[in-house]
Amino acid sequence: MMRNSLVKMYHAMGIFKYSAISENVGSASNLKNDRNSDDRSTAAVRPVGCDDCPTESIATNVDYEAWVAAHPSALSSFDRMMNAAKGKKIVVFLDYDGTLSPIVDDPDSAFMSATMRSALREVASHFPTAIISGRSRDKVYEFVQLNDVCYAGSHGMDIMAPPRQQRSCDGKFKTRGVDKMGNEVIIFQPAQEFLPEILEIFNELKEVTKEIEGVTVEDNRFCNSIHFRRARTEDYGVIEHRVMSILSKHSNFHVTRGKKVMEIRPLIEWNKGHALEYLLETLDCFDSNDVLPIYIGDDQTDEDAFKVIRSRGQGFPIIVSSKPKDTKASYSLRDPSEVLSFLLQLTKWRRNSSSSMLNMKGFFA
Ligand SMILES: O=P(O)(O)OC[C@H]1O[C@H](O[C@H]2O[C@H](CO)[C@@H](O)[C@H](O)[C@H]2O)[C@H](O)[C@@H](O)[C@@H]1O
Repeated sequence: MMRNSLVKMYHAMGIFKYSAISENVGSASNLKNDRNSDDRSTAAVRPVGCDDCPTESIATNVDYEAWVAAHPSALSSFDRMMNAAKGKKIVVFLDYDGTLSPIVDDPDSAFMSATMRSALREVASHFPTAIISGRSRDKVYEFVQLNDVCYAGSHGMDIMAPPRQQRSCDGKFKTRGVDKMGNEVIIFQPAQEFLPEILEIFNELKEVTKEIEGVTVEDNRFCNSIHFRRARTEDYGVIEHRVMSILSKHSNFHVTRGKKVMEIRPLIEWNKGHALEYLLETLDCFDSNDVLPIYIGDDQTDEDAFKVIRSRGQGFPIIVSSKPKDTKASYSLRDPSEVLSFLLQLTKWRRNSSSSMLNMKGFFA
């Protein structure tokens, strides 16, 4: 009752906005805020410009409906979206965890369903398709196991793409290789020089967290993830403190946060948004007015890609969330099952339409 009155009052005052309360690295309380939510940006709904106002901890259906009005469902908006896409080259970008697979307690068990794999295979047979994940590139491939998809791991710091003409990124950070099908590929790794230190940090993180129950450290090749989903709440303070003390010894690194995970990453100007731009360029799609990127993701790191699509003025940034959250995405899907429905609709639409497309078959593995 009290809560509803407050929400109404904030709406009336025009100061109501969904805000990320634990987005930045800070005190142990940041981890505590993560406790009741999968999602760092939706743990609470707080009125902007009102730091002393009580935090709303439960986003109601009413809140969700208001949020969906601002970020319409990509399923119910599908026809409108595809009308705008007619005659354009659609390029599909997807995040992995929380988008293609549901969030689960054990990061090693975040398997993609066979139905999702088959839908993705279909999508990739019609549109250039790339997965941009925080995981290591090899790990995502292990989960997805599709060869017609392009993979970018470590939040875009490890990209395997076809050897097309690339303008802005000269030969720097690139090596030639072959994919699992034997096709020639270019591997782009802008954080190569940090690898020895990343490994050092991994070992240090393992050491300082080894006695904390429920904490695991994941090697994502160009970044390290410290998972605390299975840890006890009373240990959150010590986890944060130990991670930050390791970070303080490595000035070329910073911490970002995800869903009950902290990540130590090299301080370079490269994120999922840059990876999206790089891939569009690789696919010869960068400058074209005819190109329409669709990006589907659920986490804070996906926001960088949403921003890039917005700044291009063409394309569909779609957030996966069942709760209101602050986002640059224009559309929304509730969860991976809605992502699946969207991918199925996309394939169906493509089959029934005569839109132009790029045939990328055989380029990726
Ligand atoms: O960019 P993404 O593909 O979304 O990867 C982001 C992180 O996802 C994984 O962690 C998250 O999913 C796990 C499995 O559901 C879950 O247990 C964990 O709590 C989540 O944070 C992955 O393990 C991380 O390395 C990625 O950075």
